[in-house]
Amino acid sequence: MNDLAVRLTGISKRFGSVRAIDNLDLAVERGSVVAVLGPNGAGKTTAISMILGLAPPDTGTVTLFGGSPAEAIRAGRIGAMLQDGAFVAGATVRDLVELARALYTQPLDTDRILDTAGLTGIAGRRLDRLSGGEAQRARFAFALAGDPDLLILDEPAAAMDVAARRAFWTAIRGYAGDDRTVLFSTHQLHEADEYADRIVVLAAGRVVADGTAAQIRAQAGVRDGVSLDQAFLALTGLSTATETEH
Ligand SMILES: Nc1ncnc2c1ncn2[C@@H]1O[C@H](COP(=O)(O)OP(=O)(O)OP(=O)(O)O)[C@@H](O)[C@H]1O
Repeated sequence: MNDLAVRLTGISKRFGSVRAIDNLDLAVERGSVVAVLGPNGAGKTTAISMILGLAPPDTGTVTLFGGSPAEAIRAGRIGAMLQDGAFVAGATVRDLVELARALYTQPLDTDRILDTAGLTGIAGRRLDRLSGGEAQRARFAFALAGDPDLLILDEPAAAMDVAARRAFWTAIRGYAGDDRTVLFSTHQLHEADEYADRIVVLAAGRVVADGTAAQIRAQAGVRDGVSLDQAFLALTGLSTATETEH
């Protein structure tokens, strides 16, 4: 049995003169919740696109559960929630969930999907009338529909209010474990601290720190109890610029 949900080996990606991903290695164990942090332009979305097989790396390999991304997706093992993505005009939340379920051989029940994503009360609402946070929950529902082994979420809670965020992360923690794996990107360090088993910090397309929040603090040379922000700024080389701004 392959114990890794995701393995990136020496992947690189350039866009013209921009080196978005620079010889990146990353292994994500099955059953874990992993947060990817990094400043704007660090390469988080590019890495997620390559994990999903949406963009091939220039060099290196991506494997999901020991096979290619395409194989894992065809087998219905992957659910993804990207930052944007248009909805079908006129369709309702429930239509979206039914559409997503139809793509999989063993989908979750519609009511369970709606409940987990916090959409039960607005199942009949048109997708083009949803608020930003509600639309994110609808994308979450789409990602959940196939009961995937691996959920990949690009800044999933960015537009959610406090209550929706809390419910969302509780749902994620409930979903993970049981051999289900979650990989998410975020700018919210406290979310990574609170909800991930492991934090990977990217800067300029490379891993600059990797571990639990305590290990990240240690790697950055900041004391326990000092905010993870300080560790993040030190690791990503942003602390000098930020300090001079204040
Ligand atoms: N299609 C593209 N064409 C040109 N440059 C791109 C393209 N996609 C990404 N880039 C560049 O690659 C780098 C990494 O971008 P990416 O979107 O992966 O970063 P990110 O860590 O997700 O950033 P953010 O936190 O701002 O969402 C950036 O410099 C970006 O401008």
